[in-house]
Amino acid sequence: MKILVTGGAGYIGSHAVVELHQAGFQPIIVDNFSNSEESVLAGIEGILGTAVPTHRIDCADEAALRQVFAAEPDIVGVIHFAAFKAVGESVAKPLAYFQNNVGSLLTLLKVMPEFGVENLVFSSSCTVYGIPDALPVTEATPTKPASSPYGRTKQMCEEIVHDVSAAPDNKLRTILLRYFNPIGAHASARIGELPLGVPNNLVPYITQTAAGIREKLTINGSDYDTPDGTNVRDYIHVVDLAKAHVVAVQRLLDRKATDTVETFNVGTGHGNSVLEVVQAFEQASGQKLNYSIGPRRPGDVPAIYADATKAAEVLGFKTETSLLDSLASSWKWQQTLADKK
Ligand SMILES: NC(=O)c1ccc[n+]([C@@H]2O[C@H](COP(=O)([O-])OP(=O)(O)OC[C@H]3O[C@@H](n4cnc5c(N)ncnc54)[C@H](O)[C@@H]3O)[C@@H](O)[C@H]2O)c1
Ligand SMILES: O=c1ccn([C@@H]2O[C@H](COP(=O)(O)OP(=O)(O)O[C@H]3O[C@H](CO)[C@@H](O)[C@H](O)[C@H]3O)[C@@H](O)[C@H]2O)c(=O)[nH]1
Repeated sequence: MKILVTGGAGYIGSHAVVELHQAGFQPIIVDNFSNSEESVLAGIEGILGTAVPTHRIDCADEAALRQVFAAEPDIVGVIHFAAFKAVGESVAKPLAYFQNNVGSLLTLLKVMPEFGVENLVFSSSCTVYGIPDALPVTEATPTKPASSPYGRTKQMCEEIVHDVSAAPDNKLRTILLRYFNPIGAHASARIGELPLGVPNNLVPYITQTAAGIREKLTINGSDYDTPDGTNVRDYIHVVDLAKAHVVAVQRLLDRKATDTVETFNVGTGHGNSVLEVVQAFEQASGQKLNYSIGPRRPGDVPAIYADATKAAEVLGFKTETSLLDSLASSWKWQQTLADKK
């Protein structure tokens, strides 16, 4: 069964493509490589032993997307990863974020019914919760104003899906997956995160520092109202996250969804502070990390982690990989990248 994977050459999408294929689906990648490299396709092929059909188009290009659906008959569902994701950049370039993130979803929602495709899994984010009043957050936790245009695009996309699904002639069924913080790489170290330039995210910054590419990690504030003063996040291994998509697609295809739109947190259910991640990395890699404490980063949520009960009870989904193993896989991937250079 063919599943269209927009953004399938990206960090999470590439891991989802592998898991989908290994679960017996035929993933079809759509990507414009605006934030990924062609080498990812070789990595996927290396793991699977076969190439995955790939269409190099912009998902917001209606005519091009239509051609993909026409060229790939019998697509039964779509996983929509394609989006811009850098929080800071979204503040500097809000229009680009609204255009790409909202625009690509609108195009998809327009074209899918033309080809009778009714099943959608959408990449949302825990950023939709803003700064929550209580932890952990459940799917029923009210969303708060987003701290960036990026976060707002995710809130808007969720609302668009709800509105489209409420239309009288709607046939669309959607699972919104709210990811917490994906980290790590495939066990084979053939695919992983490929940050362009200086990483914004914690774990690639840590691994690049340990590899000597960056001089030191600056921890963004240690005066938060958290156990050790540093921010708390829910770090989920990217392969675990990828597997959640397989389960979600299967649920849609089995017609088990109880609502036209279902929402799930996808996290481990545990919060770890930045300092805890640094210490776990040192343990997992055997490397001492050079770091210092710096000022707070504007827009950071002090602490957030998932209540993962709904995904466990309804989807039967549970994460399998520990923080230590996740960080070990990040380190292995970083070393593989260094070997390639
Ligand atoms: N990584 C995270 O921390 C995180 C957390 C929560 C949610 N998400 C969401 O998950 C999704 C995937 O994130 P990721 O970390 O894999 O990002 P990524 O940038 O690695 O992957 C996104 C892929 O989509 C492609 N793309 C972007 N716009 C496109 C377009 N208009 N047409 C075709 N291809 C396009 C990029 O080239 C890239 O390969 C995104 O929607 C992101 O917002 C990510
Ligand atoms: O050099 C660094 C980088 C990060 N951090 C801290 O590490 C934590 C995690 O930061 P980061 O990896 O940037 O993740 P988040 O800010 O939590 O945002 C990520 O996770 C969100 C929720 O999934 C997504 O919406 C975003 O796209 C994604 O960047 C935060 O406290 C940061 O301040 C540092 O201290 N130093």
